[in-house]
Amino acid sequence: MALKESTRKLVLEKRDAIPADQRVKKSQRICDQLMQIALHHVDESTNISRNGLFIAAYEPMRSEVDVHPFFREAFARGWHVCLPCMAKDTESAKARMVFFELSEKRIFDERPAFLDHPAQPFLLADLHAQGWHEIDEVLFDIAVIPMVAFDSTLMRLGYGGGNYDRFLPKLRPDCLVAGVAFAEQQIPVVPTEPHDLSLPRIIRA
Ligand SMILES: Nc1nc2c(c(=O)[nH]1)N(C=O)[C@@H](CNc1ccc(C(=O)N[C@@H](CCC(=O)O)C(=O)O)cc1)CN2
Ligand SMILES: Nc1ncnc2c1ncn2[C@@H]1O[C@H](COP(=O)(O)OP(=O)(O)OP(=O)(O)O)[C@@H](O)[C@H]1O
Repeated sequence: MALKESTRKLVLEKRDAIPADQRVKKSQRICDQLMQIALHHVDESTNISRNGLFIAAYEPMRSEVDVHPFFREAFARGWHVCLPCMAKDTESAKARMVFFELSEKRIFDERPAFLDHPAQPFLLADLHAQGWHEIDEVLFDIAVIPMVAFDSTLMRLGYGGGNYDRFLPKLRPDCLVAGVAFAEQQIPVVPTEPHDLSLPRIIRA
């Protein structure tokens, strides 16, 4: 959709233009809010305990909201942090987004290749041989969703892979779904197609 394409370009330019120090401060505020909402959510949920929560998040690239401060706190609480990887069954197959659990050391020191190449599809057989195994989406208690743009109706625009439109329906109804974005990414109306899903909440700063 051409309108989505031009909107992405425009909003990504705005996101890239946020000064680095502002991005750090805003990201920290978003992470603080996210943790508050997460703790409130688990306290309100009858079948989620504060221990061993499974988090689906993303490895921030370029000017995305930096969710690393949230990861640090999550690890300190003993939670499981899972991050996306584009994977395919065969060389010619279409890639799909899968999630792997990563330790703090893997994220901050070892950096497996898929973290730094988020759009590159990796062969599942190779990933399995390296010890990576897909986490079933029904395990997630909290899902943190990146985006390019959003509007006041909480409609979201991503990078155009349709990955999150396929991911969201797989989550449990009691999974806390939170989009995260900078206020600069809000636009009057996100162009939509029938498959597009809105988010229940977007944490912004
Ligand atoms: N951090 C992060 N990881 C993610 C996603 C995401 O939106 N954010 N994805 C969600 O589906 C999947 C990967 N999809 C991607 C789709 C497009 C591009 C892409 O166009 N990258 C541009 C830079 C864009 C920018 O300016 O930020 C590039 O590499 O040039 C990257 C990843 C899984 N991992
Ligand atoms: N639930 C779905 N099932 C099958 N195809 C889908 C689904 N959702 C989206 N698609 C396809 O994915 C493509 C990209 O969709 P779209 O432009 O809405 O992505 P996006 O929401 O911006 O990206 P993302 O969700 O990856 O962040 C579209 O061509 C669409 O047909």
